Amino acid sequence: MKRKLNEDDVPTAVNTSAGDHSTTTFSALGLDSRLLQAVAKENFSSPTLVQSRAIPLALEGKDILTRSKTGSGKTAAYILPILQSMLQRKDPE
Ligand SMILES: Nc1ncnc2c1ncn2[C@@H]1O[C@H](COP(=O)(O)OP(=O)(O)OP(=O)(O)O)[C@@H](O)[C@H]1O
Repeated sequence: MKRKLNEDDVPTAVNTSAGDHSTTTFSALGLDSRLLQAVAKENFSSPTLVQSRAIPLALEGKDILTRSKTGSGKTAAYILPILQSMLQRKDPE
């Protein structure tokens, strides 16, 4: 289960279960095209579960506390939204 703090600093849960194997694509997560290119260059064909759940929330600016197995892709789950934020500050639309 993932938890985040709302505006009142109260954690709210985003439910996921071990049996949840819903798939999506990196482009559906709302990532910048430059990050999509980088992901493709790494041969990441699709996001892992933690990435598909965490990245959209992080791109909305939410704070996330998540837990998933080692090697499940948590690093990219938090780095990609950070990089997107940096790109948007550097190159605002
Ligand atoms: N969507 C993806 N598709 C394929 N490989 C991926 C994907 N996301 C991450 N990887 C690769 O999976 C490996 C493990 O990812 P990572 O180290 O981010 O996991 P982690 O959950 O942060 O692990 P730890 O808990 O040990 O910190 C890395 O080699 C990474 O490049």
